[in-house]
Amino acid sequence: MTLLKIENLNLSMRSFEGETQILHGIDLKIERGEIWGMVGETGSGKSLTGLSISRLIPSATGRYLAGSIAFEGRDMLKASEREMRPLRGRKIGMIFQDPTTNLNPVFRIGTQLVDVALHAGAGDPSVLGLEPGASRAQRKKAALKVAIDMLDKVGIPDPEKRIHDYPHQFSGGMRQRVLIAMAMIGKPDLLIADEPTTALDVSVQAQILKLIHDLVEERNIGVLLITHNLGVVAQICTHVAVMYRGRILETGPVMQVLKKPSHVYTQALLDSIPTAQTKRGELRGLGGIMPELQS
Ligand SMILES: Nc1ncnc2c1ncn2[C@@H]1O[C@H](COP(=O)(O)OP(=O)(O)OP(=O)(O)O)[C@@H](O)[C@H]1O
Repeated sequence: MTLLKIENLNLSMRSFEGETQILHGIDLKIERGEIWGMVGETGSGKSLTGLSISRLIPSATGRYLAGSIAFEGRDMLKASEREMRPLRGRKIGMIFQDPTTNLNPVFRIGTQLVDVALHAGAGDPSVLGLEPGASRAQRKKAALKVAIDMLDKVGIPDPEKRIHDYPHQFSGGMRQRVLIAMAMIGKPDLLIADEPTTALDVSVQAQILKLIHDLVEERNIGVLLITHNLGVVAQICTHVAVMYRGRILETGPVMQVLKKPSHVYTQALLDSIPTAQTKRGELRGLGGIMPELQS
């Protein structure tokens, strides 16, 4: 069964200026083992597409006008909040750009990871490696082990000690690893990563991307990677979707789209990447201005 199938998704957002349609007829299909890159300029609707998948847009601000988002065959737009809760953060893991805003500064890393593991284990005891009916003490012990193992997996050295540290005691790259650990603890089938490496320097970025790639290989999950960076897409994605003004212009296997883009906008995005051969003053912009969505 297809892991994620978005069909004809139309979303409007409300602001002081009124209601504006932001997403127009989004179609996207992600299978297990695929890493989809979603690229496009600022404001093209990438993040709102990602947030829609876990229905994280509050109904007071966003309204789904039409379409469906089927996760393992189940339409998430029709699911109740109660049905959504176990999916969000468990079946669907999420990583966002800035690790500082997603970790609570006043709690130790271990406490935060154990909480997530216990929460995931409450719905599915196998996450903790336990049978249903395990005692509270057994669950706590198992959650701690899962937290340490996961930190080890994402490359945090000395995890038994580091779980006692607070977020500010970690570097930016290490905090992002902690967030990946947090997203992976519930053994999600789909990982949505919104600019997960933008705030990091290039070598740390490469390590984080390799980590995501290895997790896909190992667990056969699907990934939606939202990014501005076509270099990142070329590095780890199997497929790419190009967004512009709330629409998907072009989708396909990554090499096909990057080598032979069928849309002039994709070509312009590719042309705007500096290369080692780019001379000073030669960098090309996309031309024109990003049109206002509120029209
Ligand atoms: N809460 C909101 N209320 C009204 N409009 C919003 C809201 N959030 C986002 N928008 C609008 O929706 C459009 C798409 O936003 P979105 O964040 O999905 O873009 P993006 O492609 O992810 O951009 P970026 O790359 O900068 O993160 C933008 O024009 C934005 O102004």
